[in-house]
Amino acid sequence: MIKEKILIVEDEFIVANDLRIMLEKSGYKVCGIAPSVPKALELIKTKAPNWILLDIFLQGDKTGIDLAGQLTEMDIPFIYISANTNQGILEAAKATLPYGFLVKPFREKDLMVMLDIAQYRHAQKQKYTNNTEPGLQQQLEHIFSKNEALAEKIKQAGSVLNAVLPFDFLWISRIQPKTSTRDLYIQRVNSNSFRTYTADQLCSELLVSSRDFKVWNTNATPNAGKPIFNGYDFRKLRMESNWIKATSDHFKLESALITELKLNDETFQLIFFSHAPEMYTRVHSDMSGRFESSLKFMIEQSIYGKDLSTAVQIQESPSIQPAKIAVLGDFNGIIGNSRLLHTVFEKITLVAPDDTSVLILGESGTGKEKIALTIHKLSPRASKPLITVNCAALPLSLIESELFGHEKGAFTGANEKRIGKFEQADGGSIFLDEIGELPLEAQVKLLRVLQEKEIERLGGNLTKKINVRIITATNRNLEKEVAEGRFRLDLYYRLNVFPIELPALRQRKEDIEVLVHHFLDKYSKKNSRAVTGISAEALASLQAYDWPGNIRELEHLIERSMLMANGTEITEIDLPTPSTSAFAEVGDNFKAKTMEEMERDHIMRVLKMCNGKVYGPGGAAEVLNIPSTTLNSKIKKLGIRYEFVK
Ligand SMILES: Nc1ncnc2c1ncn2[C@@H]1O[C@H](COP(=O)(O)OP(=O)(O)OP(=O)(O)O)[C@@H](O)[C@H]1O
Repeated sequence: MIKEKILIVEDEFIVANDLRIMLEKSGYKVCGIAPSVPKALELIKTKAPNWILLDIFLQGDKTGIDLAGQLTEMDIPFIYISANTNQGILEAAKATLPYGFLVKPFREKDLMVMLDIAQYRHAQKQKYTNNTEPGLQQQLEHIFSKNEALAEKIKQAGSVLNAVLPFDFLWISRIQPKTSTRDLYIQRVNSNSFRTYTADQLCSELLVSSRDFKVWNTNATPNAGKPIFNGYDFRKLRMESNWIKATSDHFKLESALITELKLNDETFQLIFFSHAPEMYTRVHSDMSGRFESSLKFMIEQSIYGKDLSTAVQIQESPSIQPAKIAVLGDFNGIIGNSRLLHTVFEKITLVAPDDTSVLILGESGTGKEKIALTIHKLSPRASKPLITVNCAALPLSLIESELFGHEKGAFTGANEKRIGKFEQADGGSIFLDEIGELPLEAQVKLLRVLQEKEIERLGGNLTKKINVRIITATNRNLEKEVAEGRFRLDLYYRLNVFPIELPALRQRKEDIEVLVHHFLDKYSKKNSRAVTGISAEALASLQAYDWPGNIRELEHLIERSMLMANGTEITEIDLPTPSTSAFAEVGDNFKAKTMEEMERDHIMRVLKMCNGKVYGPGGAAEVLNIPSTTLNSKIKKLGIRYEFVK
């Protein structure tokens, strides 16, 4: 392992010095210790560290979290070291995309493992960046040399650009000089179809008068300061610009990546928007930097380019193809055509061919297992087994022997040698469902498998090398589990190399119709029932329902309704009614509640609906449309406890 140059940003001298000794003992070079953000910036300039160990609370009024944004800009990877595991702080720190988080006090071993993991994750990210670099410039040159209408060429350029820098909406504008601009807007309508807008067309699409638009547009370009706007940052960005607010409301955009570039004497700003709430990461901002010359070329051609023809025949652009996603809404047996699901398909396509560990996050019944199966099927390991283990279904005492196997006589009752699931999966993949339920002792062993790529059977003293790709899933908020000490932070970082967030069904109701037809088809074949359709009313009632049980609930409901149907069509659906107890206060016994009581009840109800999930997609903060930090402080203030909402 290459031992790199590390800068320690820590205000407690003793801690910093201990760190320095530990690092140097292991062969790292410590190039400085900074107690504050300004000092850190000075040392970064003079010493050019490869890595930074970053404390959160420092001397002066700037915190490590403030510095993190600048580190991302400078492309310097960092790991937090902090005594604070308060969930709000963890969340803010996580939003800065660190490569690791070490909780004080820690042992020397923990530090080394964390550095090792961080380097591994960093190398993985680099690999993706390099893998996806595909002669973008050549593709663009080919497109713009065609004898076609400019708008069509822009759409094709949008398509090839989207394959390396995904977006659902792209806004390119000249921000310097600020005289009349010829802005460019490209919308991704579905997987491989793009649409361009002129400013006037966009105004009429958004129902904005062109006078308002002009007023907005002159101060619309946000003073970005940083490239990535996810979650709370995106909500702030929307507030800064009426234009961004109107556009993101209309096109349901939830995150953005901003990049600026100079072309001759002019400065252009490109804003990539996505429907997914946490779409953009450092990989994308790095990518926008590396593709600068292609982006410049695209701007030059599309803003100043000539319209060569009006006779248009859209052609597939050669070699770079965006993820192969069927427009009909079936991606390797995963049914759905919503934008949120398309983002998931893209991520699957990107990660499947590799050995990277994948963490699938989503509520129960959203299809996590199906996603795991698809990743395996699309990987080079497809001909080898995919072994599934539900960590929640195993009794504590059996979990380790189930996963790692045991020798004969390893414990009372172990009458035979047992081959564990990891060994069974050798050469293939293992899917660990409900990973959040894995007991701490088994977590240590799993970490070892990830690091050393070897297992040891219980009661045996021989280790065995194995080659297994690990896919995990959980419906729990793993950061919360980490904050509360139930899940190891180092394991969390190791598993969370490539997270895929699966949206809940209520977030993508446009998928209900295709799913219903899929299940009608499935069960009419299976049960030889001639029920093949659904009435418009019945479908509308399904679309109005909230789906706490997601696709599994929908599937069961369709199967049941088919059995009850009289003719060839489902006309009635027996949807569960909402619990009336929640509304018990309405009626004769009505008692006026204070605003605080109302707020408390409402938050509890939403938290229950979200299975206790506070932040992220499908979390209570999103449903309530407030920042998760605000929700957390309300939860504290109103005395809402986790047990109340379980
Ligand atoms: N997009 C989809 N298209 C078709 N069927 C789906 C889709 N998503 C889920 N299903 C079906 O819904 C059911 C539940 O899916 P799955 O078991 O993958 O969910 P899960 O998220 O793993 O649930 P849990 O967290 O409870 O284990 C399965 O029968 C699966 O085949």
